[in-house]
Amino acid sequence: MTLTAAPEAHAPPVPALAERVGWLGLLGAFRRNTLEAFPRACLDAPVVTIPLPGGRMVLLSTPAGARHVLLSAADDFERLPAGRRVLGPIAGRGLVLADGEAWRHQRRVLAPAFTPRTLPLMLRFVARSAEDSCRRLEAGLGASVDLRGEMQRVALDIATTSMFSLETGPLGAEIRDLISGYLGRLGRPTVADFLLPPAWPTPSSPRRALFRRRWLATVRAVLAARRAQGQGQAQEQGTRHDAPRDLFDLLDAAHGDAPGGLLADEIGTLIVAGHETTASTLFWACTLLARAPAVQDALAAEARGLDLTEAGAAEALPHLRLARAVAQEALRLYPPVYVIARRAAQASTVEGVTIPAGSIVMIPTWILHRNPRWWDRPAAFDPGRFLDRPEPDRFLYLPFGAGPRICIGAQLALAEATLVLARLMRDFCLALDGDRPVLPVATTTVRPDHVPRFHLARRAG
Ligand code: HEM
Repeated sequence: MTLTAAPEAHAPPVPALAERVGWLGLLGAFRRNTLEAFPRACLDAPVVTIPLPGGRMVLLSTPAGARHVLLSAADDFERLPAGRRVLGPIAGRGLVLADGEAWRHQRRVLAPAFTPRTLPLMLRFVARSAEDSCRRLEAGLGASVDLRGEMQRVALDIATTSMFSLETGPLGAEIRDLISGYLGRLGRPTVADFLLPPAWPTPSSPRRALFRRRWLATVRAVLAARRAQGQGQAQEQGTRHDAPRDLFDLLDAAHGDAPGGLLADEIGTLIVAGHETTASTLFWACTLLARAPAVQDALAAEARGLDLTEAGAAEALPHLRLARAVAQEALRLYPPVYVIARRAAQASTVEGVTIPAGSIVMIPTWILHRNPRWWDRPAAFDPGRFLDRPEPDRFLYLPFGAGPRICIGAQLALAEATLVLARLMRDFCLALDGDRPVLPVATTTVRPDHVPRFHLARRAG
């Protein structure tokens, strides 16, 4: 399939990069909107160093810099203490924050659940959730819709049903509210998160500890519901419940007796890592499509005639090439993880510059994805970049990171976004309500500056 971008391809507005930035401005902006604080110099200089009190922040904005930190010298870099403070209340000791031997063990335990073999099973749940979403949207036709809320709901349904074979019901709404509330407030990094020694409390610590108690109580309730469901089904079938059925069973077998609630942390990590990021991708893809009716029509044409139900989703997936390209382009323009951060545990040299031990190192995916040095018309929405062309360099296009710590759910997330977009576009045409631009604001992930409303119409034919 060829999809050549028209010269007038839509280029959604984004905040301008900063001309000059000091440490206070940069760290403060992590709370307000980091996208306004990335220095313009990153577009030309492979290494930009910003002195901090007692240390420095190093921004590496080239594929070679990303390769160094994420692959060649990966063992010399570790999770950032500020990241632990910010994500710790949700992820605890889960995979995303683990380091060293603990990380290696946890990754080995989770890996079998995310192989291509398990994808068809997961896609059944994705197809069912997409179908439910289309039914909800159909019922609301005529009124304007909050597609951000709807995409969060679909992504959470998928996270809980595909991973834990569980309908979460009211617990689902609570999880959604908790995650959304946390990321919108306490999950925003503060200057104190970056500057205070790791063992010191920050002004946010008491409220984060309170959140952690609520979060753990909710995740444990999901866990208990899933265990009860497993036992109930085993009794019904008169069988012993010892063959792994899904991710929950694999995790339970590996971590069930681990001290300190590792199972709850791992489950919390997967719910939050898989839910907010995928919801964000779907939302931004819808926002881009709303201004690109021709791409919507092409998506509908691609999906027409394919069986996108539970039974046919796995077989249909390879044929949804444009839908996949739209998801990839949305991830380029609005990468939910817009910066990958590490702390240098050892000194090392990259791009001819020595990074001293203790430095905060940032790989701004946002800038790598939009640098005119590497992308033709980088601001334009052009899914054709991902069709009938070689894949971009894996250290230039980094929505899922790279190297040993690459996102474990990358294939699932891409399949999920592809299928949901195809399903939506087959049934509906969508447009934004009004002309107000939707501007990205990056704190923990990339969110819109306001919740836009969309108009949906049933697609003819
Ligand atoms: C569009 C959706 C997603 C995006 C953009 C995304 C992005 C990322 C990125 C950039 C990383 C690497 C971060 C780093 O190196 O510091 C990562 C790690 C991770 N992701 Fe995702 N992710 C997505 C969906 C998912 C899903 C669906 C799951 C699970 C069901 C998941 C689970 C994880 C976990 C557990 C890690 C930590 C891996 C490790 O440290 O070994 N993610 N993700």
